[in-house]
Amino acid sequence: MNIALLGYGKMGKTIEQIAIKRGHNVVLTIDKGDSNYDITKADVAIDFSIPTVAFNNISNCINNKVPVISGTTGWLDNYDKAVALCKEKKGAFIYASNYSLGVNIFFELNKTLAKMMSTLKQYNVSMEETHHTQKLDAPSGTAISLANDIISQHINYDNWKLDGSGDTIIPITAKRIEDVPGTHTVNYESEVDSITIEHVAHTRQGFALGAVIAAEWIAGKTGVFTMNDVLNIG
Ligand SMILES: NC(=O)C1=CN([C@@H]2O[C@H](COP(=O)(O)OP(=O)(O)OC[C@H]3O[C@@H](n4cnc5c(N)ncnc54)[C@H](OP(=O)(O)O)[C@@H]3O)[C@@H](O)[C@H]2O)C=CC1
Ligand SMILES: O=C(O)C1=N[C@H](C(=O)O)C[C@H](O)C1
Repeated sequence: MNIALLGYGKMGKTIEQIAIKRGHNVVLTIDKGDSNYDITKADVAIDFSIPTVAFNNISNCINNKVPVISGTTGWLDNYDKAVALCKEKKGAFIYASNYSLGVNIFFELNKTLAKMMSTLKQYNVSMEETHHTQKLDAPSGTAISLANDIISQHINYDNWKLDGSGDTIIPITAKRIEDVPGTHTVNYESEVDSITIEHVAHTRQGFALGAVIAAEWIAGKTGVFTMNDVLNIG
């Protein structure tokens, strides 16, 4: 496949290595300041850019009938608009807050645990995410997905808040430490014990491989999909 990389930073460069190893061609790499490029020379575009430009990048692909995989976080206020555009133009689009296989299994574990904990009023949930110091958004997209999944399964919680608290609020703490690729923890605390589940990314390779697999999967399809469709889980 001919792949366009929208965002050629830490993730874009990691994705390029994996895409080439899997026999693909990277025909376009776009960074800040690159404009007037021809996206139609790509069979699929992979967007790992920055929150303020992700929606424009995605719209441009959809308007030009190029299937697009987006991993950029922090732009979800415009997610519904991207979905509507994709349906209107009969395009193909996947957004995932986290493309790694391990995190997508962790998402399922988190939902199952939340459902089990829903009847146990003595436990309070809290979350923590830790990432490298260059990260622009907080909390991470993955933390938001985890919190929303808890809310969907647990009767006590109806919202999440960064550094917040409240009876029905899931508090999220975001830490920034140099070179950390991404760690997510969900903790249930009672007076007598704690239950903690955690996913630790050791490198960015897992995110990048998942994004390339999603790009391979979407070829020839139209619609709005998730990683559950790609991995056939959930
Ligand atoms: N879903 C997932 O699995 C994962 C998601 N992410 C998310 O992916 C995004 C990128 O992460 P990462 O690679 O670490 O970040 P980087 O900052 O390393 O890369 C972002 C790149 O986007 C470029 N950029 C700026 N403006 C534009 C533009 N208009 N069009 C295209 N590219 C542009 C930046 O260029 P310049 O430096 O010149 O400004 C930079 O090279 C983040 O939102 C992050 O949260 C990260 C890992 C996994
Ligand atoms: O910015 C990052 O690096 C990461 N961002 C994603 C997020 O916000 O959840 C995924 C991963 O944790 C790495």
